[in-house]
Amino acid sequence: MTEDKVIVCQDLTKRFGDFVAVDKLSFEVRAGEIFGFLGANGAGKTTAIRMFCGLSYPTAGTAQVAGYDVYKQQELIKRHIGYMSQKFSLYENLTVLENIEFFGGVYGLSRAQIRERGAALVQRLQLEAEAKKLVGGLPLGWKQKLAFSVAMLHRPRIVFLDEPTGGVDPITRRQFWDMIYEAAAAGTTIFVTTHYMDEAEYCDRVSIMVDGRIEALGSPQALKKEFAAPSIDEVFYLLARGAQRGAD
Ligand SMILES: Nc1ncnc2c1ncn2[C@@H]1O[C@H](COP(=O)(O)OP(=O)(O)OP(=O)(O)O)[C@@H](O)[C@H]1O
Repeated sequence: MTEDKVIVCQDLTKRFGDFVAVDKLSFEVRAGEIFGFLGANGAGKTTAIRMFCGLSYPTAGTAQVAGYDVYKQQELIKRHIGYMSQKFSLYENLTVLENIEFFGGVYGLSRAQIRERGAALVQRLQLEAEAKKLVGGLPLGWKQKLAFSVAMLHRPRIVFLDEPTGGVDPITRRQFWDMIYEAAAAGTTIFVTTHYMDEAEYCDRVSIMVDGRIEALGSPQALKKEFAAPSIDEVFYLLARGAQRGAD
C-alpha cells in the first residue's frame, strides 16, 4: 500500500450465518480525503466500520487501514485511528479535563503530551471556563466538538465519525463541519456516515450502500451527473428506494 492510501479494501465481506451483512466492498480512501459512507438503516455501514476499526474480523476479502491488516494487526489499527459516534462518546460524569486525561491515556500519550495538547484543545474550543465542569452539563453541540477533538488527540491518520452530528441544529452542524475541513486540510482522513444529505455534499467523495453492497461511489458532482439528479439527496433516494432492509 502506498503512503497516501489510508483505507484499501478488496471484496471485503461479513456474513452472520447465511446473512450477508457486507457484500464485497472494494474501494480506496486517500490521505486527507473526506469520505462520506452513506446508506439507509441496515445497509451494513456499522458492520463495515467495525471491521475497518479492528473490532470485528471479516468473513472474506482483504483490507488495510492506516497501513495495517484488519486480520492480523487489529491492535495497531486501534492505536492509529480515531473514532467518534453519537452513541460512543465522552464520559458525562467526568470533567472536560478528566476526559482529555482519560482518553489521552487510552491512546498512549505521555502526561506531558496530554497536558500540552489538552490545553491547546481547550483553548481552541474556547472551553476555558468549562474545563473543570462535568461534560454532562455541556450543550450537545459542544460535547460533539469536544468528542471530535478528543478522538484526534493522538493525531490519528484517519478518524471514523459514525453519525457525528445527529440531533444538533444546522448552525452547530456547520461549525462541526468547519472542524472536519480543518482536520482534513491538515492531512487527516475523515470517514463519515451521516443521514443528512446536505453533509454528503460537503464530502470529497461519497459511497452509497444498499443491502450490503456499494451501489455508487464518486464525488457528489460526478454522482449527480451519473444519475442525472439535482442533489445527492435525490441520488440516494433513487438508489435506496429499492432496498430490502430497513431499520431493525
Ligand atoms: N451481530 C449480528 N448478527 C446478525 N445480524 C447482524 C449483526 N449485526 C448486524 N446485523 C445485521 O446486518 C445488517 C447491517 O447492519 P448495520 O448495523 O451494519 O447497518 P447500518 O447501515 O449501520 O444501519 P444503521 O444506519 O441503522 O446503523 C442489518 O440487517 C443487521 O440486522
